[in-house]
Amino acid sequence: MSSQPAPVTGSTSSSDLPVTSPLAAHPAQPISSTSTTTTATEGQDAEGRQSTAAAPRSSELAGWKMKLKAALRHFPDFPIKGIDFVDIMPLFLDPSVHETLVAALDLQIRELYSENAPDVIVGLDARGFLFGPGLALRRGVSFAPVRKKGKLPGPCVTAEYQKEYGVDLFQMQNDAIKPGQKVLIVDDIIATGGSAKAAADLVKQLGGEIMGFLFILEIPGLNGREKLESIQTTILLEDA
Ligand SMILES: O=P(O)(O)OC[C@H]1O[C@H](OP(=O)(O)OP(=O)(O)O)[C@H](O)[C@@H]1O
Ligand SMILES: Nc1ncnc2[nH]cnc12
Repeated sequence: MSSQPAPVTGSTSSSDLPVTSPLAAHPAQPISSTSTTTTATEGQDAEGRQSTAAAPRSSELAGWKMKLKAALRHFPDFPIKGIDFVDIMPLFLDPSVHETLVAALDLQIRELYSENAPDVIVGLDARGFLFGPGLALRRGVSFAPVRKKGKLPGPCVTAEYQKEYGVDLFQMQNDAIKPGQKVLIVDDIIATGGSAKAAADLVKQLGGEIMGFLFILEIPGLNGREKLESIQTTILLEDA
């Protein structure tokens, strides 16, 4: 029998789901990392000014974020006393919510980086693996995993990190990133920022150019972003 307290849930009833599918609204269009076209970015005119067509996309993203936030659950005192554990697993239970998550992350990346798209999405063990590969596939770019030490075969780079509840070692395979590739690091949550900082250390060891970090949400009060210094950090649900 579970001794866990009942989670605090948001509203996740299927009646909250929009009629239109995010994928139907914005079908997957892989962005070629080698594209040399100089046409205006979506939502911008030839001079780079934001066109009125961008507004519906941003308001649509705001609606998607509210839907995603409503699906999260909180478990007090898990895995140890004093931790307010945010459970992201319901994001993947309902395919409509899952689809909205990947579409929202994709749209957020488009809005952040326009045509200067990342070549590689790096995802962190283990929850970054739940959506990183799908996001990379949707965008038509590589996915490269950061794994806990001892799980990856062959030559690897290693970085140590301190978490909200422990110390650990991360690794990447030496050929996961080619020198000069533009990398976006994704994970579900930033808490202390230790995991993300170690992932950035690994990407730098491999010669990758870090464009930024993208998280679904942030645990407040831990100042995780300070560890990431000047690297652009985006929290999808920050303003949801
Ligand atoms: O900002 P930080 O303090 O580093 O914490 C954030 C990290 O902690 C969690 O992973 P965890 O290490 O619990 O592993 P898991 O994904 O395998 O559950 C979470 O998924 C992030 O990766
Ligand atoms: N409070 C928290 N909830 C869920 N995952 C976490 N990872 C680190 N801190 C966390």
